Amino acid sequence: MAANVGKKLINSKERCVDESLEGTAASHPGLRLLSGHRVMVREDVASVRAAAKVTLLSGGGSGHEPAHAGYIGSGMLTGAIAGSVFTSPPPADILAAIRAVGQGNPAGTLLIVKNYTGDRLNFGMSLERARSEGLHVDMLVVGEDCALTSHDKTAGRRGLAGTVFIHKIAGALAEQGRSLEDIVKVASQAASQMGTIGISLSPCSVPGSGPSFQLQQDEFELGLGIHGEAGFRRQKMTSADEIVSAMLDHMTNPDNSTHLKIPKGSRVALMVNNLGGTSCLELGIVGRAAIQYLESRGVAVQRVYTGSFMTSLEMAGVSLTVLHLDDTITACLDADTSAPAWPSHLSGVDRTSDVYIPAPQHIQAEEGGTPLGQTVPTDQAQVLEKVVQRVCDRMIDCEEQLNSLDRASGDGDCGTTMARGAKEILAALSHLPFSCPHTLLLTLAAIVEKDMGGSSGALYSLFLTAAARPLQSSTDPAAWCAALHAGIQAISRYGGAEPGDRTMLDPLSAAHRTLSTALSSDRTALQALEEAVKAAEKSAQATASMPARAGRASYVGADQLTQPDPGATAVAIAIRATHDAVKGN
Ligand SMILES: Nc1ncnc2c1ncn2[C@@H]1O[C@H](COP(=O)(O)OP(=O)(O)O)[C@@H](O)[C@H]1O
Ligand SMILES: O=C(CO)COP(=O)(O)O
Ligand SMILES: [Mg+2]
Ligand SMILES: [Mn+2]
Repeated sequence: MAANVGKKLINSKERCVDESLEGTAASHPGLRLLSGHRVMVREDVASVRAAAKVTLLSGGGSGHEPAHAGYIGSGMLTGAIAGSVFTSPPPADILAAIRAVGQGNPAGTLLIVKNYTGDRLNFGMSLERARSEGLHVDMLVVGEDCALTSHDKTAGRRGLAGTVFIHKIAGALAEQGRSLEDIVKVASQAASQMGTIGISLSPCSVPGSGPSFQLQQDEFELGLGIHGEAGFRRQKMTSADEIVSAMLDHMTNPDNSTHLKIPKGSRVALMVNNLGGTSCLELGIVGRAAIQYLESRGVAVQRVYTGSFMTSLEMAGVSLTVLHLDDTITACLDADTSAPAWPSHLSGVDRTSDVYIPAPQHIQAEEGGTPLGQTVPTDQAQVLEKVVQRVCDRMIDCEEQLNSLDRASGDGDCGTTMARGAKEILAALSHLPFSCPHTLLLTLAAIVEKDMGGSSGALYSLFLTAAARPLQSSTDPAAWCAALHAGIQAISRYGGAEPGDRTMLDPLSAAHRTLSTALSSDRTALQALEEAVKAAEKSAQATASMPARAGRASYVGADQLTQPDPGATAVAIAIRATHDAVKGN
């Protein structure tokens, strides 16, 4: 294990992203933060908006620096949204960014999103909101990972360092004044003509947590993503040349369903990306090996970009991206940009100590108030308050347990994301409308949507919003059961998973089935809930031996998935906490 894993120059795990953004804004004259949001924009965003050129946003979890804020500047992004480490940003920040670059701009805004469930859902929800405010917005999802040998039953190809090429290409086209539709067309075509493959020599660690995985001193791992999630193969350490050959052989292997064809005579750009902890000396050696490999196969390597473009915290390792070139794409790569992290030079502009500018407000009339649903008597409202409190307390207690399960199957942030949501709910506890379950669930959805982020934040927000509806006209046990069903349907509709795919849907649907059977027999509500707890716990436990077909666990081989799914475990803990609070334990 690398000696520096877990040891970090931070002040607190909660504020590390904010402080890093403030440092980035303070050191680059062209960048400002929107006050109240983890959103970086061009300092001249108001004039960019008024210029009626397409504006570009990207973003995602932090830990990939200089992505994405480093790509802000003329000829690249107009702004970037930063989530917590390895956690997709919540819709409130994404929407603030869309308003900041899109209000009053008829040319529209393009969201360039890496293909992760959390990012697709959170950016997708924000896009829908922005459209309902009359803004012209489109989204391009980039997934160019060549590691996966089959991606039929997974969350799809991951977006990796090649996404930066798309920022550059779309940015150059926007600068030329091309339409949103044109930019989407050219940039999507370019995205389909590139591939990335990564290797690691050491794990990384999320601030405050242990290493994402263990790798022996004499091993490297092939085909991993940028969140410390496992790759598909481990091999004995060997020379840089042999490792680069293994990477490019896999990238071009026709037996691999995500391979990139690079026939003789191709013209390509190559990106040699440091995953965080690789020395510049090694990057040079890797670049040399990759160029030799490609040229020996009759490929013209016309542009090479070497450096830290899309990192995975302190991970030692590299990714190689190959992008097919034509004259249009080459011109886009060569066009000027002032973005600090693109390898070109910014001419002398004095830096400033102002890092924040005001975020624009929602300019439309406020939405109508939420229609009031049926209310419940005080004793029931008190039970609801106990339930909310107990569930939140348990989520906070279980942060490390859930993170540890997520390190085994995903990126290690599930517990922190759940605890973040729980803390925000507890902070609002005394103002929550417990006497009206319908409004209560909508209010919880709004809290979760503002601060949680990640796949879990988006999925719980969808769940709570949908679950509120059946409680508008009734609050009896059958209505709660219908609410659970409506929530499950919403997660499945937008997240694309079904029960049996090894997700939070498994215990939720087991609980729902048990609850509805028990309620239609002669059981009391508490007895029904007791049975639902057992069914949810059994189902969550059973995910340990299931292959994953959704979320980032779907990238991990079934033989490596030996522990229960973190999201499913969280559901079982929440249902048990609900039961205990109702019972008065
Ligand atoms: N498409 C999906 N549908 C339902 N649940 C999902 C889906 N994708 C992921 N999950 C659940 O989310 C959990 C991971 O949550 P989180 O760590 O917040 O996600 P990520 O870090 O991948 O954004 C998984 O354990 C799984 O239960
Ligand atoms: O860093 C990330 C993608 O930008 C992590 O996204 P998730 O919320 O899907 O884990
Ligand atoms: Mg995450
Ligand atoms: Mn996760």
